[in-house]
Amino acid sequence: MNLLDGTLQLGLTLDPQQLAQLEAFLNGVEKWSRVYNLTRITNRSQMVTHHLLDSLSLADYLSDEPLLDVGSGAGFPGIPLAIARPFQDITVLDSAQKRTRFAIQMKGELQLSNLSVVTARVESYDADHLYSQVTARAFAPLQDLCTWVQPLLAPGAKVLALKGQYPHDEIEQTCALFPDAQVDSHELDVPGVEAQRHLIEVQF
Ligand SMILES: C[S@@+](CC[C@H](N)C(=O)[O-])C[C@H]1O[C@@H](n2cnc3c(N)ncnc32)[C@H](O)[C@@H]1O
Repeated sequence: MNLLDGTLQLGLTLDPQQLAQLEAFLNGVEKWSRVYNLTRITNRSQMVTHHLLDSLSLADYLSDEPLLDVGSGAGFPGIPLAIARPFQDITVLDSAQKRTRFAIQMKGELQLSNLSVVTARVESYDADHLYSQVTARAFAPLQDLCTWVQPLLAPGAKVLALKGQYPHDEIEQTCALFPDAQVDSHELDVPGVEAQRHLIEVQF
């Protein structure tokens, strides 16, 4: 799957500079992974589908408000979203310094003035403002994610968690912990990805 076709299939219109930034970001992931083991996926076309397009598949569900991406690792989904949505302030947070060092490098190389990078454990992150949306992919169980980010959320904020199969038990536990929250699930169709993908949206 080529990146341009994939983004068009997702309904995104990216300009040549954004497409070049996404490719340059993958080049960075490949280069740093030789030393720092940033990702298990090393095949370039799988990196396009399973990392870039998978990250961008949640663009439709976002508002333009500042966004916090928790446990972003090599920057997924936060950095592709920062490239595709230059009008939005995006903060990527991870507890591992080798990963945030990579994100800082990408911010500089790709001139992403809308991207901020934080090295912290989310449960002890002392943010200077509240967020109205938080994303996470391949992070903690939904109920733990919601518990840890709750102090960082503005009233009415949304937590958006990218998952594989429908996480029935995690949703049940989240609803039990947060009975006033509204939990919705969206099946995602990611170009070039056969496996099931779900976006779980928890509105506080
Ligand atoms: C499996 S990786 C997923 C990375 C990325 N979101 C992705 O989808 O490729 C989980 C990441 O969460 C980070 N992490 C684990 N516990 C954390 C915590 N309590 N606070 C912040 N980051 C954490 C790890 O350092 C790791 O980079």
